[in-house]
Amino acid sequence: MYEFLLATAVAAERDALQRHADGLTVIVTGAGPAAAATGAAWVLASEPYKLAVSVGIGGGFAPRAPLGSVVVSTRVVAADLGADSPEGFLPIEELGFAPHVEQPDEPWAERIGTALGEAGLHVVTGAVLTVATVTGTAERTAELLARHPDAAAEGMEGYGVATAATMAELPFVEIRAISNVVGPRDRESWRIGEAMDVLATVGETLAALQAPGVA
Ligand SMILES: O=C(O)c1cccc(C(=O)CC[C@H]2O[C@@H](n3cnc4c(=O)[nH]cnc43)[C@H](O)[C@@H]2O)c1
Repeated sequence: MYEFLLATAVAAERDALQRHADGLTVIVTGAGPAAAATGAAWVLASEPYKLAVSVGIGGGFAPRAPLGSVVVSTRVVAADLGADSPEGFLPIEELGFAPHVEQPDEPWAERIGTALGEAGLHVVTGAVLTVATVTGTAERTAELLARHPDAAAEGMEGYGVATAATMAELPFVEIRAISNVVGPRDRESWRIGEAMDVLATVGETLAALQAPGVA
């Protein structure tokens, strides 16, 4: 039995997670929910794991999740899956054809959040929104927060990995190291290096947690 399967979008995230950690299985899927779902499903179909983790850098909703914090998901949402209309966005759930996707596993999320806090990270819990387009305006940020007041972070892969984990009947958690504030696009303000350092601590912590007999 393998332990955790970690799915990242890019190689730099994988390298950060493995910086101080031996024995962590990390796949690089490419960015976006489709690549993440396909990559995770491919691996989960042939190898047994006990937990699937979507992990990487992400945008934080202010003031809940500041730069340098790490968000552990309580909920994953496909925030732009639905239909546009003159009355505004209609979520897939309201349209009545949402796929069944299991939510993050509460006991695992709690255990991981506690361990990350003990490792010295600023841990925030809340919903993590999965989007196909990175938010880049104040209007879009306000719209997302109005629909999801519990939103703490935004990424592009979580819902995809959750879909694959659901099909494999595996528990799932999403973790986002906050590299930028969700809002008007300002590339200069992104703190990717710092978020990668946070991911290094996340990798160390997950490696310790997955050790046989620990959890
Ligand atoms: O625009 C750029 O110059 C740029 C440079 C580096 C990375 C990006 C990304 O858009 C990375 C997307 C990648 O990282 C996650 N991510 C990070 N922040 C956010 C966000 O605010 N909203 C959504 N996704 C974010 C995402 O999961 C992707 O894998 C751009």
